Amino acid sequence: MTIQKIMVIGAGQMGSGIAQVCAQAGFEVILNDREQQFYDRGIQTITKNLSRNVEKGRMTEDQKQAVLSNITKSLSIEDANDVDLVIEAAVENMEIKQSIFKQLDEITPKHTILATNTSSLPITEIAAATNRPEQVIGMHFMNPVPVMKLVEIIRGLATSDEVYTAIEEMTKKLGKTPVEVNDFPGFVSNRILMPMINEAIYTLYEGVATKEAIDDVMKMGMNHPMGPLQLADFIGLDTCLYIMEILHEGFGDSKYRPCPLLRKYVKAGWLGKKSGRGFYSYE
Ligand SMILES: CC(=O)CC(=O)SCCNC(=O)CCNC(=O)[C@H](O)C(C)(C)COP(=O)(O)OP(=O)(O)OC[C@H]1O[C@@H](n2cnc3c(N)ncnc32)[C@H](O)[C@@H]1OP(=O)(O)O
Ligand SMILES: NC(=O)C1=CN([C@@H]2O[C@H](COP(=O)(O)OP(=O)(O)OC[C@H]3O[C@@H](n4cnc5c(N)ncnc54)[C@H](O)[C@@H]3O)[C@@H](O)[C@H]2O)C=CC1
Repeated sequence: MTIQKIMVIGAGQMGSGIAQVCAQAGFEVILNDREQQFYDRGIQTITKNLSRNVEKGRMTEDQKQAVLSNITKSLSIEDANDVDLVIEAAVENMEIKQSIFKQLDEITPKHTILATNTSSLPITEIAAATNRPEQVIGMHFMNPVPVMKLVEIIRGLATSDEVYTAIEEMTKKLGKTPVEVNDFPGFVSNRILMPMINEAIYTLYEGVATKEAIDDVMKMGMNHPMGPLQLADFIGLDTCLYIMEILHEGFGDSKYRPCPLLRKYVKAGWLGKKSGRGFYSYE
């Protein structure tokens, strides 16, 4: 199974990072989003990251241009008609992901592997929207993608060994470390991380401490690089809420209930760093 040409769907925080690391590893990348403005924002982030590498002497200007030339714009999913791999990084919503995978199943060649960067949704259910569940797999990158080494690789119920091996090898080519996990809500990463973030939000909601104090305790007391509220802003509060809802629904256990304060912030459009305001302000 040779992977050379890749489509990344969604040019947001994760999709732009995934496109960048794939292009840096020499793959041909088609970066797809719904509208020009979202594509522009993604390519701006990539250009900024690469420019920082040039400034720090880790890359020449020519190398930066070569990486950028590996990325092509797409505003239509039909452009996936000759790719070997699709990595979907659109919003964390089952209906949207299933609709994308159904279309991809019709558009892409038979050999194409369909991967999703979902942070918590069942791979098996996304795969059920296609006629090739053995070629559907979870490829869960961590944020910020250019920095973080881990990729959680999640097999759906039907994912073939051949597809698993191809994605494991591809992950290593990106300079990342694959870790295999099974298909349960939140996998390993968000099963553990998100309840901690949700509990930090409850701690704020109940007035146990200020947001700064909560973050300081976890940073200085537990050596976390970011406090949980700062990390929630960094991930995106909408994504945090979607993940808590998936854990709550998937396990049917009240211990995963999303904090009402998290719901309130998302309803207000306070989505964290990406919208300029969350627990902290970024203007
Ligand atoms: C929700 C999910 O499904 C799964 C997830 O992803 S959960 C989130 C997982 N991620 C985390 O937990 C991140 C926690 N935070 C951290 O590890 C660190 O704070 C951090 C790496 C983000 C920043 O590190 P820092 O030491 O505080 O800041 P800083 O010195 O500015 O950055 C360190 C390096 O990262 C780079 N960097 C920081 N943010 C970046 C970004 N958004 N994109 C690209 N590179 C970035 C910087 O350029 C810098 O690189 P160099 O030193 O090589 O120049
Ligand atoms: N934010 C994080 O820390 C992490 C997020 N993830 C997952 O990655 C996915 C994307 O998350 P983010 O990048 O943070 O979100 P984001 O909100 O930054 O970006 C999502 C992008 O997808 C685009 N999009 C939406 N529907 C689309 C469609 N039908 N076709 C093409 N593009 C579409 C949007 O326009 C937007 O640019 C989600 O599934 C999320 O759970 C995984 C790991 C970490």
